[in-house]
Amino acid sequence: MINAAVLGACGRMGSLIIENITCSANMQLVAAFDIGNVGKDAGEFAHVGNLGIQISDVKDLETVLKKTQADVLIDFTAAGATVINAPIAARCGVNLIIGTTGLTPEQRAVIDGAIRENEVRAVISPNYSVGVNVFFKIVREAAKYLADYDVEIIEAHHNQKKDAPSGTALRAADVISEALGGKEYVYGREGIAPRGKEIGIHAVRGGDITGDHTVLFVGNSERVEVRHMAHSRQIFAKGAVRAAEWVCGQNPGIYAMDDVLGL
Ligand SMILES: NC(=O)C1=CN([C@@H]2O[C@H](COP(=O)(O)OP(=O)(O)OC[C@H]3O[C@@H](n4cnc5c(N)ncnc54)[C@H](OP(=O)(O)O)[C@@H]3O)[C@@H](O)[C@H]2O)C=CC1
Ligand SMILES: O=C(O)C1=N[C@H](C(=O)O)C[C@H](O)C1
Repeated sequence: MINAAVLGACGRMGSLIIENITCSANMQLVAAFDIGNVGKDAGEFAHVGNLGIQISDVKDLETVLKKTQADVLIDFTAAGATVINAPIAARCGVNLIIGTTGLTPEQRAVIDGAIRENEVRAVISPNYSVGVNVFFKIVREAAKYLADYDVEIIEAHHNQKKDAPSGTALRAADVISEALGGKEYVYGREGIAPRGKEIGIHAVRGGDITGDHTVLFVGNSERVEVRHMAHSRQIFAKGAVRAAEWVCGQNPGIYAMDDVLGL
């Protein structure tokens, strides 16, 4: 049985991940952390009744991870939190599933360094859905065939999302850039802004949009659009739990979701 801990347990994703852990035959919840709601039962936020696991203060992360013998910590919080907490978990020998987006390259380097130094296992992905990881593959192929077409990426999310553009949009841009041997990115446009060879990236925020991503390859007289639309956050939560079960059986290292899915 895999002992799982969840960071951001009261959030939109953390609570759904806890719900999914309760449905897993191979995994049990041993700890739940957040910055608020300390002492409340984690099941309250996941709407699964009383689990007997109280929300712990994130300040007690090290102590509680050790005490509960957690095998894996699933973290969907915020970049400023993940850059502090992932290294603490790695130093405790706890494997990591990181879903937090908005990490700067410097924050990512700190996290990667701690994972490697402590020889734990981690999956780090801006999107744990099966569909989006297939979308990345299609986008990579399309970019190779449409190398001289203009590329624009449009993402849309709910009005509570803090980071922009989304981690998924940035990963799509990186996938295209890798396929084409390097591209500059332009974020939105205003004023006098003639188009060059860049990838344009645009963020829409409103209401309860779960997460839409569209890549446009635009030529003269035609365009190709590759689109993924999430209907529910369950796709991310199920993917994160699947990644957590998978990673515990791997060699130490940093993996992506396409490794988990064998894509
Ligand atoms: N990789 C993927 O597939 C997906 C990634 N995400 C990403 O996951 C992250 C969380 O998204 P979402 O669940 O919607 O956000 P929420 O704001 O709903 O949840 C985040 C939770 O983390 C808590 N939190 C904030 N700071 C800390 C901290 N320092 N220590 C502990 N807990 C903290 C928040 O508390 P409080 O509310 O008090 O701030 C909240 O309970 C985002 O970066 C988002 O982009 C989202 C969906 C899918
Ligand atoms: O914050 C969200 O909600 C989401 N964030 C991820 C991202 O930034 O790519 C993934 C998903 O689209 C939902």
